[in-house]
Amino acid sequence: MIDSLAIHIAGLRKLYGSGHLALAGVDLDVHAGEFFGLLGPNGAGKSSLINILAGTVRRSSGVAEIFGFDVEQDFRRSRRLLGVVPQELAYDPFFTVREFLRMQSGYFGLRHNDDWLDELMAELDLTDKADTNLRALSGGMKRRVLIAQALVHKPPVVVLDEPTAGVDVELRQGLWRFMRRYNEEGHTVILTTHYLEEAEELCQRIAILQQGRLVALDNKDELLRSTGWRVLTVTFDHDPGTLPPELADLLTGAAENTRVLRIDAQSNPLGDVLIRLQALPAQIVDLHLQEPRLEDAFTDILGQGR
Ligand SMILES: Nc1ncnc2c1ncn2[C@@H]1O[C@H](COP(=O)(O)OP(=O)(O)OP(=O)(O)O)[C@@H](O)[C@H]1O
Repeated sequence: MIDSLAIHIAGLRKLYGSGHLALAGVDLDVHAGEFFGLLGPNGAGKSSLINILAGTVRRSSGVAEIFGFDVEQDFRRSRRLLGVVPQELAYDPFFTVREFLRMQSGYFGLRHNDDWLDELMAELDLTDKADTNLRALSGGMKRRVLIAQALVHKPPVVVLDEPTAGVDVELRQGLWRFMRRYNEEGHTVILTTHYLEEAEELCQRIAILQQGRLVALDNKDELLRSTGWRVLTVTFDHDPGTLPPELADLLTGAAENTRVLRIDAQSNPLGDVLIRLQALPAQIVDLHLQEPRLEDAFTDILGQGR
């Protein structure tokens, strides 16, 4: 049965043999066609959750389904619907890129898959390397192979686990262009990353895990609205000197004639801050107010969850 929920997780718990509770009852649905961000600090439980979906870690209890198929009871069917781009890959370095991708296709019972493999290699700029041994590839090229191997069976759901850690800007941009297109074709993409600006740019909805619990799940715009913080950068015609305490409390940076203030719309109305700035002995020559970033929302939410 095809469900419009790509991922359905309810009451999901993972207690490792060490006694560590990595997932403490998580409820999470990802709709088909979403570009979804799964964020959280180190050790929050993201990889545990992904590995449960991929069938490489067994859940302790709860529901985990991919398009309605249970990840354990219906392992074959659920696994076929999922592609996981892991952080690292264990492979035999003596295979060429094409041989490796054909072998991966074989795991999914796909024997005549070369048209799609050629397309994938072209999209990921791997065509020149099709006959190169994996061991002779640079780190960036190996990353591309990791992505290609997750997509050999054109899965409707793709999970990218920290795909851009240590990757150069060009590859990163190429990867995002490709994943955007894959998503626009109707596939669901789930991204975990520590680069919050990437999640901010790409994801429509975002979940934040902290110590195995879901502490936020919302549209990106709602998450951004929920943080009242703004960063105000003020440039004066000369050094304004020491700021009075009510401004000094907001100060996060200072350089020559510039001061950076972090202001909270609730407790520091912008008008009051401006009146105080105008009372300083230096003239304001420039003002820049930056909208809240996902990083601010993330920091606020994690602070509340502690
Ligand atoms: N096999 C295991 N045995 C025992 N504890 C584990 C195991 N795997 C993970 N853990 C613990 O479970 C917690 C969650 O780990 P997990 O890797 O899921 O977090 P994460 O959010 O993916 O972190 P990161 O961002 O660092 O990859 C951590 O405290 C980790 O030490």
